[in-house]
Order: sequence, then C-alpha cells, then structure tokens
Amino acid sequence: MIQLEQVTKTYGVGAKQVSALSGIDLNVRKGEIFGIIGHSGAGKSTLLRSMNLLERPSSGKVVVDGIDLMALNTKRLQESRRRIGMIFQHFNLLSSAPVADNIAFPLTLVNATRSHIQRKVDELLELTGLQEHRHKYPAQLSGGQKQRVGIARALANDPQVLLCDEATSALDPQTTNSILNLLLDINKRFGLTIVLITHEMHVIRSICDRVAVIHQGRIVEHGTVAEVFLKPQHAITMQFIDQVADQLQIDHSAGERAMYVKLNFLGGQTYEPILSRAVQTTGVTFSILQGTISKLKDTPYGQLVVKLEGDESAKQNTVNELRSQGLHVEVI
Ligand SMILES: Nc1ncnc2c1ncn2[C@@H]1O[C@H](COP(=O)(O)OP(=O)(O)OP(=O)(O)O)[C@@H](O)[C@H]1O
Repeated sequence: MIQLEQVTKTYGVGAKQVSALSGIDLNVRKGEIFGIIGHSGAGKSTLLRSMNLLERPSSGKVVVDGIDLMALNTKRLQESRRRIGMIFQHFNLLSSAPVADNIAFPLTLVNATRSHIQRKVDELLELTGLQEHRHKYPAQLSGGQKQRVGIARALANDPQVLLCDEATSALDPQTTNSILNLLLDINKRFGLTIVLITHEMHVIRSICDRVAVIHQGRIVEHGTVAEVFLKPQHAITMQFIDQVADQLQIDHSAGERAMYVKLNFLGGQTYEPILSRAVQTTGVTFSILQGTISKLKDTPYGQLVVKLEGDESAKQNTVNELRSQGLHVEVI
C-alpha cells in the first residue's frame, strides 16, 4: 500500500544541514497496522510526514496505492492526500468550531452536498462514540474525546490510509488504551491501513502487526511484532522492549549448578506444559523466578525466567529440548 524507496531528507543548507532520513526503504501492506518506533529526534515525524508529502523528501520515491506522489502536480497531490487521513499528538482541531463542524471540515473543502455531510458526520459521531458531544467546542472536551474528533475528521473522506503522529502521547494510560482500541476497531471493520509513530513499546505491542525501529534516520530493524519482541537484534530495540518488561536482577552467586534461562512462549504454546515435559525427560529441577502472560495484539505471549539445576549436560539438553519445541530460549 505504501512503498518508500531510498528516501532521504536533509533539512537546512550549508553548515547547518541536518540529515533526518538516510536511505529509507519501507513497505507497508494493505490492511495492516504498521508501527514505527524510535527515540526523540530519530526521524519518526519526518518519515511519517513524507508518506503524504507534508514533508517532501530530498530524494527517493514515495508510492501510495500505486501512485508515485513525488511525480504529481499540486492539484493531483491534493486529490491523493484526501485518501490519506492523518491524526496528531495535539489533535489540531479548529477551536472556534463545534465537534460536528470539525468533522465536516474536510467534506466542506471538497464541496460535498449537505445531505452527504450530515449523513457522514452522524455516522462518524456514532463510530467514535461522540454523539452527545456534537455541539460542544474542543475546549469543552477531554484529551481522549478530542482525539476521537481528530480520528472522525481524518475518516471523513473515506481514506485508505491513516497516518498517526504520536496520537496517544498526550493521553493518560487508560485513555491511550481506549484510543488504541478504537484504531484497532476501525482497522478491522474497514480494512484501513494504519501507520503510527510512537516512542512507546506498549503502543506497538497492543495493536501493531509489524514494526520498524528507526535510529538516527535509518531503519535498524523491522519485522512482525512477534519476531522483533522475541528476537530483537539491535541494542535500541532491546531498550524499547525493556520498557514493557519487568526487570529481574539475577544473583549468579548460586553456583555453577544453576543455569538461568528466559523462555518466551507465543500463541498456543503459552498455555502448554512444555517446561514440565522437558524437565521430565532430562531430570533437571527448575524454579520459576518470574512469569508474565500478556498479549502481542491478539496473540497470547508468555515470558518465564527460570533457574535450572542439575548436570551440565542435562541442563543443556533441557535448553535444546525447549528450543526444539519452538520456544525462544535465552540463557541469561
Ligand atoms: N524543520 C526542521 N528544520 C531543521 N531540522 C529539523 C526540522 N524538523 C526536524 N528536524 C531535525 O531532523 C531530525 C529528525 O526529526 P524528527 O522530528 O523527524 O524526529 P522524531 O523522531 O519525530 O522526534 P520527536 O519524537 O522528538 O518528535 C532531528 O534532528 C530534528 O532536529
């Protein structure tokens, strides 16, 4: 749905030049929720805004639904942009207009008929749960309600893509979850392709199908959320995963007989007695030091930290057996 080929962006001129993006290749598939995570200044906003040419890349190619955006004239670009909705961290609503008019705004720009505007606004108020707030002004709404208005407005022209620029960063955790659930619902109902940028791994884990990690203007890692969670390759990715992991301090003084391992279970494995079966065959004993079960989007995901005790070869056989059962096992 969105292809970026060798996209670069340099701000400024001469000695003041800043390279924000360097050779970005990215492919966002139709109907998926694609997350881009990175620290402040990594280039996330620049990357997201280059997908609708709010920020024109210095070089490279941006293709959305088969259309090469950089090759379009201003009028054609405006038409293409209508198929790409966007929501913002600080909502960017018209403060002097009530909720219904904010939602109707993109439709008035394309001279939609009054009856179409009325029908669409009613539909979007219902979708976003804002019916009773239609006559209120943005200043009378909570942050979560404002973002719902932002989402409704972004959907007014029936876009194929929704770009989310740190859409939940200004919200408390509970409101964040309700907005993420709304995005997930919209994605499922309408097959809308969603690209979001964030610095929070919780957001990626909750709703994304695939993720790219950006650092200093480059994509350093990408894959399905499960792949990236279970087998992070880059130090930056590990830092982000630590945001959502409970840290356990291992005391290695227990002696050589002990081996500490971290086990990651995914999907159906999460609820199976794989560890008990493995130790029955190898004869080692184990104690659980830490365990959590959470979800990667809709997929259950479990993590156990266990201490294995027994012969060196038996412990190694246990690790091998667990790996052969498809678990991701890390000796720590
Ligand atoms: N208009 C601009 N002029 C000059 N430099 C810019 C401009 N916009 C961004 N930059 C620089 O480009 C780099 C990437 O910025 P960008 O805003 O894309 O990062 P980010 O990951 O979105 O950061 P944050 O999470 O803090 O918003 C940074 O070094 C930033 O200072």
